[in-house]
Amino acid sequence: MKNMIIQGGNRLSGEITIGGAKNSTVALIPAAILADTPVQFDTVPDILDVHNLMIILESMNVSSNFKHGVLNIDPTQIVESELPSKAIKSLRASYYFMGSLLGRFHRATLTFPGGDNIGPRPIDQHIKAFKALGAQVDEDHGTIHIEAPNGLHGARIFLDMVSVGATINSILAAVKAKGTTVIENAAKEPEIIDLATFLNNMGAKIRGVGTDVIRIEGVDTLRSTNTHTIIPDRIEAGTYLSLAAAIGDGVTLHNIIPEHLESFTSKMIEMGVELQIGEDSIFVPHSTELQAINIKTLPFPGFATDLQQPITPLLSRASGVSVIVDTIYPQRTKHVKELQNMGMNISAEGGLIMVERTREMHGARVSAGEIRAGASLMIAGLMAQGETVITKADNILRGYDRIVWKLNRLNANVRIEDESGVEVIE
Ligand SMILES: CC(=O)N[C@H]1[C@@H](OP(=O)(O)OP(=O)(O)OC[C@H]2O[C@@H](n3ccc(=O)[nH]c3=O)[C@H](O)[C@@H]2O)O[C@H](CO)[C@@H](O)[C@@H]1O
Ligand SMILES: C=C(OP(=O)(O)O)C(=O)O
Repeated sequence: MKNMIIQGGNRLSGEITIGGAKNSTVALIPAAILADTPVQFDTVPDILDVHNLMIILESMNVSSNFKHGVLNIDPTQIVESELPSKAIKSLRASYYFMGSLLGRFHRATLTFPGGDNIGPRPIDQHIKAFKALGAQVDEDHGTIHIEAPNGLHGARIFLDMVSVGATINSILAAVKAKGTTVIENAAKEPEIIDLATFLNNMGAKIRGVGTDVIRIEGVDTLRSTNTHTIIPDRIEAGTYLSLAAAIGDGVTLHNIIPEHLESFTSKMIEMGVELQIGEDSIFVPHSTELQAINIKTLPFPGFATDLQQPITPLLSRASGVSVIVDTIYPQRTKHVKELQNMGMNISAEGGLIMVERTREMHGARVSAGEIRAGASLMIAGLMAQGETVITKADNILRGYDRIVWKLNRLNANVRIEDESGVEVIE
């Protein structure tokens, strides 16, 4: 595991461009194996999750190459094979191969996925969907076997809770199933729309994405004829918005879809940050007087759970007590103890996270328990006086595109070192 070393206290300014969305990319790559032609993606973020997904593709004889943000995948020589469990466990989204392998071969065998340790993350709704489409599912010592010996057929799938992963896996399994599938109580995240756009451009018939009822007419073949440009990462954008408001003297973010960020930017505006929101960019001015706010995380279009931690360092600059309730992952509090070690007035109790104004934080050795906990420590480290060492920084590198380069462009002083202290160029 690598360490991120931050010399804090620099004021940040300048411009950066947001990369393609991690949560789209990690669904699009498994979806690519449903195609009967090579596929191409651009604005692909350079993140660990992408490199691990490429390792999984390789194990199935699916060649891929990734250069300057363009990812080419050729699934035409795909073979069924045992998937590498280390790569599968390195990220959450490896579970999308359940849906896509099922769609392609009518069977899939995978170990349980990994990903962020943010409390219980069951996959009962994914399994319910596969069963509704005609598959048998068995679990054996952490390995899941899914098989549809008579093929997949369209079905009505009612999700008990709004789940991004179960909605995407249902789409992946149903897109080539015989007949009509209706997914009810579907998630509405923009990344799901991005996936459906990619599949529909290859001939899929998916309607209603972005609403809570999705209808899919199964098709026999999917063929790509153009490059798919991945939507901008709203969580990466929110992270930079928070750090720019917390420690910036004027930062412009490019490649933004402001509509995807409304729940977040409206909270920043409520705090008193005078954001200038353009068509596809946002300027964050230097902010002085900030007010405490209350946040409740919800499925899209509500406030994203993935942004409750990155906004925390900004809340520590506001007068009053801000209160966060994470209804999606109530145990997502790995950052709290670490931020306390840096001197932040933050506590977690009874499902509430409370943040009070903190006049000064100091550098410390802290640990990134998961990606967004890591993002909050990174922002706090940029604000703090002295040196912060974030261990387990691989969790940050899982999902932040060229993070060191982007931060240093804004006048930060950040580097990544391996465990023996040798600088690693990301
Ligand atoms: C790769 C990816 O896109 N990850 C995102 C995705 O994760 P992920 O797809 O895993 O999250 P879900 O939307 O499925 O989870 C939402 C809630 O439903 C519960 N649940 C989910 C499925 C299931 O079968 N049973 C069940 O009980 C979960 O425990 C959680 O409380 O959405 C989360 C919620 O926006 C984000 O934090 C993650 O960044
Ligand atoms: C929880 C997250 O990711 P994953 O689902 O990939 O673990 C996240 O991106 O904040």
